[in-house]
Amino acid sequence: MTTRPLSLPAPPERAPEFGGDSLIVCENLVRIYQTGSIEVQALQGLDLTVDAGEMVAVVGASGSGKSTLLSILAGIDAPTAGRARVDTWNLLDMSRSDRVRYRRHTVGFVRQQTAGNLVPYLTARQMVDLPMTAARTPARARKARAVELLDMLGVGALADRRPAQLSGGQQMRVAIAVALANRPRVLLADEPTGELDTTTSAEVFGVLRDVNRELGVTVVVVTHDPAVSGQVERTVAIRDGRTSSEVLRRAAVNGDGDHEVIAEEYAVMDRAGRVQVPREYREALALTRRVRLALESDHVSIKRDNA
Ligand SMILES: Nc1ncnc2c1ncn2[C@@H]1O[C@H](COP(=O)(O)OP(=O)(O)OP(=O)(O)O)[C@@H](O)[C@H]1O
Repeated sequence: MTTRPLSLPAPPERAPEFGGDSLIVCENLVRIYQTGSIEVQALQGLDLTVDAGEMVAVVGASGSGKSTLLSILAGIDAPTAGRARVDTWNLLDMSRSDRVRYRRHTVGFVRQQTAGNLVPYLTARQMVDLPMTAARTPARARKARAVELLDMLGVGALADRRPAQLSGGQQMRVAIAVALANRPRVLLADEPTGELDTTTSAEVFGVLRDVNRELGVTVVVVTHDPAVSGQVERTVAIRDGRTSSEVLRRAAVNGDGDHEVIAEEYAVMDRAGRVQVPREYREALALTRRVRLALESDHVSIKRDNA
């Protein structure tokens, strides 16, 4: 039974819109894949908001829906139901030409397979030029932008090389330059460090952070690598096609005057008020199907049902 103390704060007259000012808003997002008679629910009501300028890591077990989420945000795949907005674009209601414009100008996408991002017979400079030519950018501006981006990403001296003449890390840097060519507001990266060794992976991740901080591009990066996810201020964990928890990290100064990073884990509550209680907590207190929920002055408690 829910107990209600008398001194409850009055609820606001109108609840604020979910994800109001955020750049990316996914609400109750569903993606069902149908293969013959088999139906796979890759996303099962996922909620996510990302503010402009944020860098967010998305983590989760294999098959949890991370790539599906990124493909939807990239405009490559379309959701089955729910709400997904990026900037001013409603991803559930886009014409073909909207989708082309969205993919060309609003989001940049970097795939997991480094080689899959690049054209084997083009040089780095030509590849960065390609999306700008599609966007009808004048030649002089294209040239300047390609030089600027390749320099910023540390591959300026390799501008005339083809992918086969570049290492995995260099290929990934070029792929990021290509993704940023048309100045998108959002950069999406699906396991960008998955095929790289630890040192190269840390360097590429450093590049993504620079892109976020120096260019102000909002970055969403899917990763399996805890060393990578541990370096961003916010990590979102997906389980079974839903956002299950978030870790927020902030810098603080401890009692000895040393700087340290404090990481705090939060459960994610959906609009209907559903929260997933972690298995360790359930097992520790033998919480089973029915629990006692009580509203206290500043928190809600969940207790074992002793009835
Ligand atoms: N095109 C598709 N057709 C059918 N099922 C699909 C398709 N794409 C993904 N799935 C299924 O949807 C679920 C989520 O897949 P997804 O690739 O999004 O997971 P993931 O978290 O990115 O996994 P991984 O870390 O292994 O890349 C899986 O069960 C997968 O088999």
